[in-house]
Amino acid sequence: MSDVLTGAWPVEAIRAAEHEVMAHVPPGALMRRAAAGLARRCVEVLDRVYGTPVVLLVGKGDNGGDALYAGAALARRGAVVRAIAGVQDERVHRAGLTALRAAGGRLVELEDVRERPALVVDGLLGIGGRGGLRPDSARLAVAAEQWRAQGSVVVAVDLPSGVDADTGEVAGAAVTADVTVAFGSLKAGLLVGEGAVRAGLVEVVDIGLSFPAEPLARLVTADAVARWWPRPGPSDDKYTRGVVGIAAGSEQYPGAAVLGTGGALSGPSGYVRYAGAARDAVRTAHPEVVSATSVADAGRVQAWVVGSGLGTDDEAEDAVRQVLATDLPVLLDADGLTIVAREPALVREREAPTVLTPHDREYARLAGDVGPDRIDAARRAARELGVTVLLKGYRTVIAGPDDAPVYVVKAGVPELATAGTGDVLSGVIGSLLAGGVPPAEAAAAGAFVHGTAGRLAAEAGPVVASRVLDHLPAAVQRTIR
Ligand SMILES: NC(=O)C1=CN([C@@H]2O[C@H](COP(=O)(O)OP(=O)(O)OC[C@H]3O[C@@H](n4cnc5c(N)ncnc54)[C@H](O)[C@@H]3O)[C@@H](O)[C@H]2O)[C@@H](O)CC1
Ligand SMILES: [K+]
Repeated sequence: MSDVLTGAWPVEAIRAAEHEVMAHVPPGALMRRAAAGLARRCVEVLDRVYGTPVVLLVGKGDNGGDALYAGAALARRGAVVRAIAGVQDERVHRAGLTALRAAGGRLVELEDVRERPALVVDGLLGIGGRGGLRPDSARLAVAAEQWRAQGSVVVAVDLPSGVDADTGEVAGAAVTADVTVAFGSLKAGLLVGEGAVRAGLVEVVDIGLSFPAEPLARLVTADAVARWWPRPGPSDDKYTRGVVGIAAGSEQYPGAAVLGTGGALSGPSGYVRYAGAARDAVRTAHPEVVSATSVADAGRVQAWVVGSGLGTDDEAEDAVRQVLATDLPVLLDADGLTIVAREPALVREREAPTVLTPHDREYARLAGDVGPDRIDAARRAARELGVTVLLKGYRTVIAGPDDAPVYVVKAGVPELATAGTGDVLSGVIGSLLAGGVPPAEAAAAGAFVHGTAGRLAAEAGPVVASRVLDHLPAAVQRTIR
């Protein structure tokens, strides 16, 4: 898969890439490429084009120009195309409007639209937008929302108007799209935060931009996960494939231990050890797991998973300290995060990789409010603590302590927000760490197969953590085959 389909570059880099190409192509060529891709996608979402009412929402920038040219293409195929300006004085893209008119389309007022459009094309604001929509545009976003509620399909041009391209922040009114056609590359704001929710299905139209520097974010694909996932060779044994230790769960919370070890059993390591007070429950659920009552007695491992269901008393703190004192990769979750929030030096001073997997409330204890910029939040905490942060959410964001692009995983479903799924996730990531996968890739691969398992579970019925566990082997199989 080409880089521009999975990498999200910041607006600044997109502008630079655009200038670079513009120097070598005739004027307007880029916009024509963009509009052609947009029109193609619009045709796909319509049952038929001829006679179909289409409304274009048009701002005063090039985003509106794209919409007008695509609208002209639809009008030439017989669609009844009406453009509404989101700015006063009809100051919209001139050549685009001329093209629309020549094809039989018209510029009208919102009040003149009598028939509900089958398709609404949102060209109010693209990467030139700042802040929430201004009132004239916001009024049209509301109209689009009402039409959408009645069955119209909304296609956003480059990004849903009102969404911040680099962060996904929505400050005020914004458009909600069914499909977003992004030009040149993805934008981070289409992948994370509120923007990901507003964007619907995202499709990239390659208009020939190329980027000299690394992207801000990379979307994790099954192909990438398959590349990272270790496979056993003929000379491997259960030890060389990596041994993962799970120090989670307690008498009171045996579930965390069962789910964590279960997750680890679907990873690539050859051996899963359990250390803690939930031995009996683990043995009953997973006879292949070897168990001990404490970290000290667990035997050798190549990576630890610690924290969930441990509680935060002295005994729990001891377990966390012992694990963090090793020179092994460690995944820290749940109660482990609470303990580290009290004493960040526990992770900051480690040399070996540490992966933290907070949800928003856990994050707040570690590094303050997540805020609207989730990529920046993950990066900030990763840098401050010198760890890899996997920030859970509708889209999972993974940032390392360096400046490498963050990974975004969109494999999951909202139903995964249920008790115990995080334990499954921590187990599978721990197994990848024990198998020698670097921390950011281990976290990304684990989140991808976990999200896929969640989707399979949701297709089968209500999602609970043990059913996510049941679907994990199939999710791994279909991802890495
Ligand atoms: N980057 C590229 O390579 C290409 C970009 N194209 C299109 O060009 C777009 C960018 O065009 P522009 O730079 O003209 O910018 P936009 O079309 O995004 O709009 C910027 C205009 O909107 C106004 N504005 C800013 N914030 C506003 C707000 N909150 N509410 C209402 N109005 C606001 C500004 O005054 C500015 O004039 C892209 O999103 C894309 O659709 C394509 O035509 C093809 C190539
Ligand atoms: K738009």
